[in-house]
Amino acid sequence: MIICEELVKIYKTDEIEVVALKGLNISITSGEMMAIIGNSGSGKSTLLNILGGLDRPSAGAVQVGEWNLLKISDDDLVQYKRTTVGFIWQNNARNLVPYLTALENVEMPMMLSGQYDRAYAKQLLEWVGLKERMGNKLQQLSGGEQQRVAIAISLSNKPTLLLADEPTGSVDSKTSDMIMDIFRKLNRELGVTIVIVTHDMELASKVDRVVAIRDGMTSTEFIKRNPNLDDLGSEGKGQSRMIQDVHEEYVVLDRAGRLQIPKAYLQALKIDNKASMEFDGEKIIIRPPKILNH
Ligand SMILES: Nc1ncnc2c1ncn2[C@@H]1O[C@H](COP(=O)(O)OP(=O)(O)OP(=O)(O)O)[C@@H](O)[C@H]1O
Repeated sequence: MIICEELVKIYKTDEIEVVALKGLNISITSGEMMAIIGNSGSGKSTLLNILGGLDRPSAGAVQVGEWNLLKISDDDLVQYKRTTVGFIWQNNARNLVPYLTALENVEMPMMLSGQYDRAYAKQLLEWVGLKERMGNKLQQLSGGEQQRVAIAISLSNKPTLLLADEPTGSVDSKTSDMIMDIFRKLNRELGVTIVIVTHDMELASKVDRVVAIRDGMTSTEFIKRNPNLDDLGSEGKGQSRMIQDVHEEYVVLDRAGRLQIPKAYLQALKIDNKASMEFDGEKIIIRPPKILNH
């Protein structure tokens, strides 16, 4: 469904240029539920904004279904956003109107896009567990409930792709679990492709695949060892271990065979800008360069 190749995004402000994506490669299959993790400033939101049609890439290739988001016209971009993609942010307040009811909040964007359907709006709120609360004004709902209204809104255009930027960032762990359950249901029952950007390793361990972004490029990838295992339970393990327990880690190769070696490995081996590489027929062994270091 999604293919990004050598994706570049440069932000130009008055005097400085920030290269937020530096030739990022990623492909996401239709029907997948996956997460993108990475440190602050690594380019996660930039990628999500490009996939959501909120921002345009500077170079490279980005295809979502039939849409080429590098070359797309402004009119088609509007169409793309209307028909293909749904967006959820951590801070949902910007999408919601506090003095309207939950139902009116879901209906409003439907009206604006000419796809008004009250029965469907009700069904969506039922889907996110707010059947009893749809007549309540937004300001009468808790943060977690408001976030669920935001999820209902993001589905109002029946998107095939749902993009969520830190969707559980400002809710407690119980609500976070509930939101992840809703995502899982949408993914399983409606086949919606879901891409979640998160800092939260525990949340990341609940998806099938996690791609780590470092410095505007994809670095490592974690794939679930047992895809049927939905919930790990919390066994008091350290958060960063949980993802290792559930997922197998892979290093990502781009088309040209380039790979990014994690900085921590390079530092541990004192490898700077050169390494010796050996292929023994089964393995590729990377070591510090002998001549330079000894
Ligand atoms: N509109 C913009 N103008 C200039 N620079 C920007 C803009 N948006 C993002 N950047 C820069 O691009 C880089 C990547 O930012 P991005 O928001 O994608 O990172 P992130 O991984 O989502 O971080 P966080 O987890 O903190 O949200 C950062 O250096 C950021 O300062």
